[in-house]
Amino acid sequence: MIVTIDGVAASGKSSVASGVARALGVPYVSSGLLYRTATLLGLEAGLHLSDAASLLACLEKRPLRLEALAEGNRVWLGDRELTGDLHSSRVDQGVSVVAALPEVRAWVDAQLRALPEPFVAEGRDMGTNVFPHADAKFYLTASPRVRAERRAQERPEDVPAIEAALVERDRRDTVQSAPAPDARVIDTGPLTLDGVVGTVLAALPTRRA
Ligand SMILES: Nc1ncnc2c1ncn2[C@@H]1O[C@H](COP(=O)(O)OP(=O)(O)OP(=O)(O)O)[C@@H](O)[C@H]1O
Ligand SMILES: Nc1ccn([C@H]2C[C@H](O)[C@@H](COP(=O)(O)O)O2)c(=O)n1
Repeated sequence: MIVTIDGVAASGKSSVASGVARALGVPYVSSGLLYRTATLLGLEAGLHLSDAASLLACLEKRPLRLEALAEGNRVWLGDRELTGDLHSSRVDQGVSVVAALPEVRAWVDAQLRALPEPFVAEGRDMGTNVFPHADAKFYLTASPRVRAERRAQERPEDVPAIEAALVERDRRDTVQSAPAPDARVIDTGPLTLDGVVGTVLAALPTRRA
């Protein structure tokens, strides 16, 4: 069984995917972390982030491993854990450029499609492009202000600055971020996190994993 959870930036995709995965007793996988990994490695190697051939060569020769657990995803480069470095502002700023490269998208998609079922997959194009035959698809939204207010609980930045950055990320992600025609769209604005997880679980075709 594959459940896809897509949505706009900071709409709750990873939190909801983790909650749903824990309830089902299956892993969840964050596709965004793979784009972030490609960005971090490109930056560390001093590459131009739009140089797809060099980025891909760099990714393919490195011992990368995505540890997809229900509680959270971790990324390893050999014995070095990259997870903590994947949400830095330099990765935030560069990741949209990397995610726009078709070669990198194909690399990420291949990693995801190699995963054994069952799992919950979250990102932007899980239901449209990567797993069009998923058993259930969801797309999360919330206004930029609501999302910024949630993020402000985690970061020492003010709400207007976070909101402006989110609007810019939404703009850059527009091409790959759209609900699948058969996705259920959930406005998470008026809901708690548990409320969104419950809405997803209640909408699953069956509760098997
Ligand atoms: N329904 C909700 N009610 C309240 N807070 C929420 C809700 N959903 C998510 N949050 C909070 O909003 C923040 C962003 O959630 P999360 O990181 O899961 O979003 P995301 O879509 O995965 O983000 P990104 O696009 O940056 O990867 C977190 O602090 C999370 O706890
Ligand atoms: N399936 C995906 C997942 C992510 N992206 C892009 C969008 C963001 O710019 C970046 C990081 O994602 P996040 O960790 O914030 O969810 O990767 C994408 O294009 N497709």
